[in-house]
Amino acid sequence: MTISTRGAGQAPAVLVLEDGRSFRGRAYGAVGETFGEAVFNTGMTGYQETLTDPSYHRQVVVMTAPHVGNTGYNDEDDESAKIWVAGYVVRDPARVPSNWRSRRSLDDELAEQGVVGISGIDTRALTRHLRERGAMRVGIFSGSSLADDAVLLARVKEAPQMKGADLSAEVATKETYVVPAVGEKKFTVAAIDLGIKGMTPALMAERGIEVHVMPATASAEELYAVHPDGVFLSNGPGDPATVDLTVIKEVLARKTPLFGICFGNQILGRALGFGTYKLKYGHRGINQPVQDRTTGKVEVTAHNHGFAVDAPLDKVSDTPFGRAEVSHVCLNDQVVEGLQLLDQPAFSVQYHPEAAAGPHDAAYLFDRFISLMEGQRA
Ligand SMILES: NC(=O)CC[C@H](N)C(=O)O
Repeated sequence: MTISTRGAGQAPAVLVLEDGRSFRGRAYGAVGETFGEAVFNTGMTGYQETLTDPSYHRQVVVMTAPHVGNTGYNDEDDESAKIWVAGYVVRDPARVPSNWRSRRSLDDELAEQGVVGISGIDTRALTRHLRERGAMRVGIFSGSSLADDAVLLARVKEAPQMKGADLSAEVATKETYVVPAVGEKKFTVAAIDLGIKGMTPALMAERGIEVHVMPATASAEELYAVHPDGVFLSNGPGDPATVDLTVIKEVLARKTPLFGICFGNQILGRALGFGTYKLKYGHRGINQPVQDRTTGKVEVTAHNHGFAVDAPLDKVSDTPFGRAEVSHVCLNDQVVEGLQLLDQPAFSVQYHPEAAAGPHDAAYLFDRFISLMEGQRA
């Protein structure tokens, strides 16, 4: 049997954090250099969905699960057309992928797509460091990019910061495309693509929604040209403080049913007049406990966010679009995980009801969106 060691093989690699700490390991995926914001993800499964989530654009993802690549890489689970992570950090890569759907190894796929990674480092120590010091810039270097640590550190410090980064247009579709409803078409939704994942329109389509996925720069005229029953704001990379709120405010002013996920929650929050801020190290994983305060129920949810909305938990807020409240909260740290308007049909969550491979506790939120659209018609 051939054991795949393609791409990286055993070439030495080094990961250098902007505070000067470095970790030595072996190249994984493509050989070369890469820069980004170092963040850690605690999911034990779903790495293919993580890698292809456009919200990870410009982030170097550290996996806390010690063994990555076990199920290889298949042709079905991508959330978008390519791998978006800027770099990938694993402790112990699978030597032999094993799954009936696997078509190639994760290592080969990373190499094929030119994604530079590193393996064989103590990802627990790295995660503890990021947890104590916070997310920060990082570089991974292998092959001819290797140099003295001081030289590499200077290059890491030249890389752009995540705070202030305006990235949606870099990942979003350039042209509108339509995801048809499965079965009878009941609703039309205009989805603003800020970095949308494929599972989101798929789950709407399954519920009889025809989804028009539009560029991040779509105007209100373009949105309303399809006569939407509702508007959707997607997830996406970057700092929500950089987003132009004109279109969202217009949608709110027209009282069109509105649903936002993650980045969509942050920009709905900003349109309502709340601030957003950068969390110390963010939430990235698939077992985050969130309470739906409208029902009291706790759900286990998938997260990928580094920013959060700054809204009061203990009172209803007056906004230019009526009263708003925090509908969901993370039980680990009380971070705002959802918003809802009380005087018009608009709500959003900071986490991922579309999560693939799961968990699926939050899928009810798509039905809540449908109820709002039904309510508006009645
Ligand atoms: N998944 C997302 O939409 C992420 C939103 C934003 N870029 C953040 O890091 O908080």
